[in-house]
Amino acid sequence: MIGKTHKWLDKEVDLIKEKGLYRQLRTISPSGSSNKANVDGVEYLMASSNNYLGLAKDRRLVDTAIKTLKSYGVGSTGSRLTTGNTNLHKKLEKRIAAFKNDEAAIVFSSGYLANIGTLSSLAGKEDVILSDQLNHASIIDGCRLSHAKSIIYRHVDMEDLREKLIYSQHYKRKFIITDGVFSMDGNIAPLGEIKELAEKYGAYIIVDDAHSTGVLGKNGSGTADHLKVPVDVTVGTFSKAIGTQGGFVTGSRALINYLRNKARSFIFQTALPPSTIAATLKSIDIIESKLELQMELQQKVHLLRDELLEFGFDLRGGETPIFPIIIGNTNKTIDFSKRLEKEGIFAPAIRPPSVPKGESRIRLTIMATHTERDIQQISKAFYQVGKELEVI
Ligand SMILES: Cc1ncc(COP(=O)(O)O)c(C=O)c1O
Repeated sequence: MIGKTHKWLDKEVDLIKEKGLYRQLRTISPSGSSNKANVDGVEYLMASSNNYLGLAKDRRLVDTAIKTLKSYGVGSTGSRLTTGNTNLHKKLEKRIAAFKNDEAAIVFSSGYLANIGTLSSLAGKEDVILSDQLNHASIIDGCRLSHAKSIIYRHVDMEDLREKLIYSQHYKRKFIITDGVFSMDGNIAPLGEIKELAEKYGAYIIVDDAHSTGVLGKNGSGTADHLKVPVDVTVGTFSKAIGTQGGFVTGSRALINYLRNKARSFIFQTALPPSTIAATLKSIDIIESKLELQMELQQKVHLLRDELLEFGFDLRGGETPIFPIIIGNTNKTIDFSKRLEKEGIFAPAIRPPSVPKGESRIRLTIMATHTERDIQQISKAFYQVGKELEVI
């Protein structure tokens, strides 16, 4: 059996431990409020969730999911192309296309699968993918699976992207891919400049809207709408502001038809359960009809940003609910997170490879449902721990 006689497994894990990168699971149990997290039996104020609009525990989504479970059952029983495609899946695809102002959409079982399915089927051996240095791991893996030449450009550095596009003119097709909002830094991609370069050098633009869907743009429709820059392909997930689960791609009808026939992570994956799909539809209804949710989120973002700046934190981004508190040293970041827990705040340490070496951090995020008191508790705790550990 692997493990008993093969000491290399333990040795590899020891190496990970030596670097301070050992990962362990924490267990979340139900808690009283959507702003709280019961972690390993202790209740904390949540300060690191992707549930930006607080919809993951919304009663209306839960009731919709329960009702759908009762009529459709628990599982979807098969791939979308065999027995798993319900009327709800079709409805969601229409809905998400309209939400994103695109012709058509395809729903995957996760954002990770949407990225690897899109990149691996769109780009091939004769093509090049130019990818921002801080793009999400699912984009990196999608580039690898595609067999295209992957070229990393420096984070949001348009001069570097220009140079790399000039050197890439001999490739058959060129794709530029970027997170819309960078998951660990919270800044927004410069889509306007990317679009100018893409037009000049003949490249397609793919945007991963995981952290902008529901957050930026009119009705939360995402980065392209926020910056008024149309793109060729949008990839996203329902697992952040939408509050449910699953991934999607939107674009032209031809693109979606192509992905339905080529994307292996679509073809060979069991479809999402209908209850999740129904809850997702409900969530989009709420987001589109209740603009206050987005406005509340923006208000909380500004409040937290002002407090953190006043306390002397050096902030990147600032327009989105993601606040990276860069500490650098990995062990110090772990200490920071543990100290926050003593103050009643849950915000785990983010370490390489999720972020570049030397840039370990606390990824502080805010939710529309956080109260002003919650925000004060969070910022005070960060100030106290920041002073103690000499981060500010
Ligand atoms: C930028 C980005 N893209 C894709 C994903 C993957 O989405 P999912 O969690 O639905 O697989 C994530 C989530 O972690 C993300 O942050």
